[in-house]
Amino acid sequence: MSQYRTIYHGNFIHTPTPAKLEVLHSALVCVGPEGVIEWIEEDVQGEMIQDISGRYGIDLLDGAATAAVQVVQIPQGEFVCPGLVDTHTHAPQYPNIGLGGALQLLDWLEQLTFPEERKFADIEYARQVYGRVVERGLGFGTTTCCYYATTHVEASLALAGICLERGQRAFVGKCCMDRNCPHDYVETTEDSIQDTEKFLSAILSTSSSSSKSLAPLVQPILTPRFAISCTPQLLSSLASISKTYTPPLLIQTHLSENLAECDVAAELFPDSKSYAAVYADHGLLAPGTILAHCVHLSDEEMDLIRDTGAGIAHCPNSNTHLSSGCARVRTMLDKGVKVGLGTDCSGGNSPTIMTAMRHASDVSRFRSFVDQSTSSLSLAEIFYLATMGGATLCRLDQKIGSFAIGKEFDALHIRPVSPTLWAQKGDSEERLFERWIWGGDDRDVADVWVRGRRVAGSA
Ligand SMILES: O=c1[nH]c(=O)c2nc[nH]c2[nH]1
Ligand SMILES: [Zn+2]
Repeated sequence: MSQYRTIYHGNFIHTPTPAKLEVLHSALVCVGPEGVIEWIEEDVQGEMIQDISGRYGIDLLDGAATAAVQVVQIPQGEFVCPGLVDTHTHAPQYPNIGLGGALQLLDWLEQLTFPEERKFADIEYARQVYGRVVERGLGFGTTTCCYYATTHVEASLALAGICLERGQRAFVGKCCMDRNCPHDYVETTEDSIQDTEKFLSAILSTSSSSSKSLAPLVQPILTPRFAISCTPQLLSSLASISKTYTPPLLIQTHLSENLAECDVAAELFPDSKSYAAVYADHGLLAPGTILAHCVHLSDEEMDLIRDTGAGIAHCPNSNTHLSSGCARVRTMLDKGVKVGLGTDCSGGNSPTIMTAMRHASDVSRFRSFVDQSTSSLSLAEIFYLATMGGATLCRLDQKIGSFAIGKEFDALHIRPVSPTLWAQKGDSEERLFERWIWGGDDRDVADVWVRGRRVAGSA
């Protein structure tokens, strides 16, 4: 933890609500030693920095740094935005990125995914893969990530350890699956529960925060793979485990991704009214439950999800790559369902939320071409999903996702340098932002801060 306060001066762009992109022009943002935003002032010209800081009891020498304060200038033509939140990905599947586009979900799991995940019994292999996953994720600007790991406790803990060491805010889940999986990659119900308890006690004892006032940067998330691969007993037991904690532990699973999957779920749970109801009936839907995909939901299922406070990780790359379908995100938002974005590697073929934003936009446009009563998502809505929307799914909306006093400073410094980003002198901040979202890449991510600490960046 830095002993410094840092004062950032420049243009900040965020979406505290989906309605509008908000620019804080020439803002002064003061971040305290624990990485929490202490104050924000807008429209501050260079010569005013010293005066305004003085009003907050900070003495600067000629507007520059002192021993206890550093001043970071973000030049015109560059900007700072909130870090990106990936609400759903599978760290052990990254070695398969790009493969499997000719398959659909259930065959893809059997032929490609389970064989790769099984390899994570080898802890050295796990460390090697997970180190690369976390390093690249931070480089792309993913400051918070919800990870599925595998069934293996040691490898899942290694992933959590790497996130903590590299400084990525993360939720890490040991995957639970006790049926309909290959004989050499499946757990008994008892082992799945016991290993989950082992994983929880280990991660909770090692990931405590360095400060009493801050939550741990890396936290566990309960991870029943999906209804098909979990017995009713396992689903209910994981729901009970969640509720033994205050607040209850986060939960992640998959829901209604592929039509063949929906049919099998209906056969396995004939007493539940719908696929979403399977999870509700087993006590798994609550604020902090992240449901990946939700491509084939009925209106009633969306209402159920909204009413329980659970949220949806929209994974457009994956839904296209595995030919699953086009999720009805506009309807979800109109109904007041919480929605964030997920890369869902390696169902998704790109590990960055930049691509997820572009595909979310494309999918919403395709839906609106086919159904003219549906409007596509705006740029502000797309960026909201990638930041505040994701934060809300993880119950972190009071901590990250936008710039406000009391929030933690998870942010990206965007300096346009990539060859496809044709920034022009005189571009407004909004225009520059738009260029970056559609035309930029990680080369433009000059600095990545999580809780005020610089953890990556191309600069
Ligand atoms: O996109 C997906 N990836 C997975 O690994 C998985 N497992 C069950 N359902 C799944 N969907
Ligand atoms: Zn997934």
